[in-house]
Amino acid sequence: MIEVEELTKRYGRTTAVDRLSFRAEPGLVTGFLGPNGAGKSTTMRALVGLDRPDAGRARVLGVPYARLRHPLRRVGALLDADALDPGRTPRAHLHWLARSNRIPRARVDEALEWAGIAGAASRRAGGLSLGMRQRLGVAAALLGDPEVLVLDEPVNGLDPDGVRWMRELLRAKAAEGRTVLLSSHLMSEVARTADRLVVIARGRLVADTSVRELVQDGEGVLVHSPRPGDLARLLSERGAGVQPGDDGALTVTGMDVREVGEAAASAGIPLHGSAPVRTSLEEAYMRLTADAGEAVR
Ligand SMILES: Nc1ncnc2c1ncn2[C@@H]1O[C@H](COP(=O)(O)OP(=O)(O)OP(=O)(O)O)[C@@H](O)[C@H]1O
Repeated sequence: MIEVEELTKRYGRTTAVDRLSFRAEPGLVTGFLGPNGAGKSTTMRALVGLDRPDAGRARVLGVPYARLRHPLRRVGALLDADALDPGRTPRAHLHWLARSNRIPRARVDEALEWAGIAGAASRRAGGLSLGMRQRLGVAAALLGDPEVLVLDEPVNGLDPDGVRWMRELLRAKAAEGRTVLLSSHLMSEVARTADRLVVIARGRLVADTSVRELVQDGEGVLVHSPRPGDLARLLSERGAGVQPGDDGALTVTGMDVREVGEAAASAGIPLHGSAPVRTSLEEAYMRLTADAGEAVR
C-alpha cells in the first residue's frame, strides 16, 4: 500500500508537487502518468525518503519509508538507473545491497539471472547500456522480494523484448498481491500494464481512474451542420464540451447523439450528420494534461 496525502514539495520558486493525494493498492499496477516535469519523480523520491516534503505525507506500508527496517525487503525502488558506482560490477553492486539489508546472498545470482544480465555480471556497471542498467536497477529493486515496488520510467532504454519482459514482470508481481507504482510520461506504455491510472500535471492530480473510465470520459459525438457557430453556442449553453474541427465539424462531449439531435431540432438548426466518436487514450491523456508544461510558477 502506498499513500500520498496532500503532498507538497517546492524547489525555490517551483512547486514541483502541489497538495497531491492518491493511493496505490496491493494487487494492482497503478500507472503514474504526467508530462515531463509534472512531478512524478519528485513524488517517488518523497515516497522512498529521498526528498523531504514541505507539507503533507508520503507513506509506504502505513509508515514513512525511513521507519522501515531493512527497507529493501519491504519496498523495491528504481528511481535512477545511473545511481550506482560506475566502477562496480553488477554482481558487486547487488552483493553490497544484499549485505546491507540482510538479504540471502543466493538471491544475487537469481536476480542477475532473471533480469537477463547474468552474462554482464562481472563487467563495470559504467560500461553497460542504458537498457542493461535499467535491468540491473530492476534486479536491485526486486532483490529483497519486496511487497511494494516503486519504479520511475522503468522501460526507458529497453528494447521491445525488454518492454514485454517488464510488463509481464509487473503484472505477475501485482497478481501475487504486491503494490506496484509505475511512472511514465507515455500513456500508450502504461495503459497496457496498469489497472489504475493516477494522472498529474503541474504537480497536481488531474485524474485518478481506470483505463476504461478514462476512455468513456473521452467519448463524444462528431456532428456536421451548415450552422456550426450557432450549434456550438447552443450546445455549450446546455453544458456540453464543443471542439470545432478544421472542416467545420464539431466534436461534442458530455452529450450523446440523441441529445445533440434533439437540442439542434429544438432550436431549428439543421444537422447534416452526427455519429458517436471515441477519442483514443492518447487524446484523453492530452486533454487531461492540456496546458501543462513545466511546473514553473
Ligand atoms: N532537485 C531539483 N531542483 C530544482 N528543481 C527541481 C529538482 N527536481 C525537480 N525539479 C523541478 O520540479 C518539477 C517536477 O520535476 P520532476 O522531475 O518531479 O517531474 P517528472 O514528472 O518526473 O518529469 P519527467 O517525466 O521529465 O521525469 C520540474 O519543474 C523540475 O524542473
